[in-house]
Amino acid sequence: MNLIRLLLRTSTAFLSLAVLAGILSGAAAAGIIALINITLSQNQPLGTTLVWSFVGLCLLRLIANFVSQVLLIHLSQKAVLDLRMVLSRRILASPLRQLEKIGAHGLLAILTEDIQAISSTAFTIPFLCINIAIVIACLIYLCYLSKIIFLIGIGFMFLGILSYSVPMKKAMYFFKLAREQEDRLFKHFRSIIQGTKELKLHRQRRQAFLREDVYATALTYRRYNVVGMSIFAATSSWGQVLFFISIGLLLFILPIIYKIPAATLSAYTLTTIYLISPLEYIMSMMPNITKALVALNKVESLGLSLADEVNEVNFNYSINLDKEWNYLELNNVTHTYYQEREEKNFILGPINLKFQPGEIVFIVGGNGSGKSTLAKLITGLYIPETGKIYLDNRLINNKNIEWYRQQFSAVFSDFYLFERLLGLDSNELDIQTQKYLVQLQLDHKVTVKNGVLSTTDLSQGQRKRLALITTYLEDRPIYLFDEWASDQDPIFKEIFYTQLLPELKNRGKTILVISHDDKYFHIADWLIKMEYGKVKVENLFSQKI
Ligand SMILES: Nc1ncnc2c1ncn2[C@@H]1O[C@H](COP(=O)(O)OP(=O)(O)OP(=O)(O)O)[C@@H](O)[C@H]1O
Repeated sequence: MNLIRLLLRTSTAFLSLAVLAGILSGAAAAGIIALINITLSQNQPLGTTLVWSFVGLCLLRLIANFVSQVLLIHLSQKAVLDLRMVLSRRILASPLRQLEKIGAHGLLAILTEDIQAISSTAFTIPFLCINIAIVIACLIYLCYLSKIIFLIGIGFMFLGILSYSVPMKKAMYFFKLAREQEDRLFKHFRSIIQGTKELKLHRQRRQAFLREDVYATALTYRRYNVVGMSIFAATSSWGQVLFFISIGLLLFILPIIYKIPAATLSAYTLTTIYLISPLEYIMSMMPNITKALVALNKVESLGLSLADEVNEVNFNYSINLDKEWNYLELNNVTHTYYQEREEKNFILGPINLKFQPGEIVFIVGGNGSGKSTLAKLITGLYIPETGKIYLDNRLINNKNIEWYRQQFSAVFSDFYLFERLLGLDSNELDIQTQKYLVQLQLDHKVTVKNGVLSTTDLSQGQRKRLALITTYLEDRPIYLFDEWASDQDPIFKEIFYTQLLPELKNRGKTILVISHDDKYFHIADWLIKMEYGKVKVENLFSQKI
């Protein structure tokens, strides 16, 4: 049903037209069968009217079939396009914390495997519809031939559906288990990519990883899939047997207890045999449809429902950045990481802080004390569990959080560098970028043309400098650097703390710097010291200020 809803959302008019053409095509097929039956039962050559009817029906079948298939192919292709876009938008619109919980491997499995499973089924839905239309048209014809035999046939059909639905649920259960294993498999694939060096350098580690993780998971995945598919194979064989039993009953038993004209009997048999092919097609599609449903359920269970289109949030405020602001306040803000495998949850806060324009603020503290988490809360990437954030007297809530995030330029410790300077449309973008490339001593390595960087294949320190350039170009009121200087050489570290930060401050920017470089703490106007999620020391340099 979800699959149909997806197609319906793509274009109701298109789908209605396609289904209409499909029904016409099915009706034409049933009409052709009926004509053949009539001719066979008359035992004499076709009259002119019947010949023309036959030709007409063949033409109708040809055209309607073609129109229906083309329409449905367009529709399913558009559904796949929409699916890819909706899912990408949906992921980007989801809260960061939710995405972190799903994990990179989980998102990758959705974006590749689930989309593939849903798309490949969407491609076959057109042909499925046409085959269903043929079956319905043939059933109507059978009903017209003899109501009693039709009722018996329908009885068998229900028996078939009933005996199909129970194993189908079981098969779905195994496909679900296989899908869970797929997530684990993607986690291992990610380890292969990210842990290549560690795996190459240690033979035993590599062998253990391949044997105990990759192979074991792939094996379990295969086992669940084989069981699921086998259940379908058994059910579809049973369906075929049921079909032939019904034909046998019709041919050998029914005529004994109920008088059926020979013409009706042969028409019935012919039509029933004609039904084998579309019914087989429908049954062969069941495993794919079930897998697509499992994929859809998985996507929706992760809170990435595809049912509604995601629209870009319309700002309540002008998109122009607030150049003039007075304060940013965190009022009793908290965040908790619920850690299932650990005894205690990590609780950050309650945090009470107030930032003003043109300040340099250092956030310092030991590993795991909560600095990056605090940074995600300040920048609006995490929504506070409790407490409030105000920018001037504006309370930050769901309606303006998107606007609020646009006030920040940040380089996080796990930053990502785009090869194009996306979303920056200044006429002098190349000139400005070139100027910063010179200032950050990257001009001998990187050039820029039409906003495209010549390369991002650089050392980690150089890549961080490129990320810094992006923030310069964004030119937003508040800057955040999460251990930016940790990969810089001593000379550039010095330049960063003693030249670049004061320059930004002189431009009226507020700069939040997460740092372990105590040698440069004196640069800060004030300092936040984190310990186990709490702000321990504030205004360390109060005497200086
Ligand atoms: N994605 C996450 N899921 C669950 N818990 C997390 C996650 N990220 C961090 N934590 C927990 O939150 C605590 C604080 O992490 P955070 O990254 O904020 O520390 P930090 O001060 O920035 O550390 P570092 O100096 O090592 O970067 C950690 O001790 C960890 O237990």
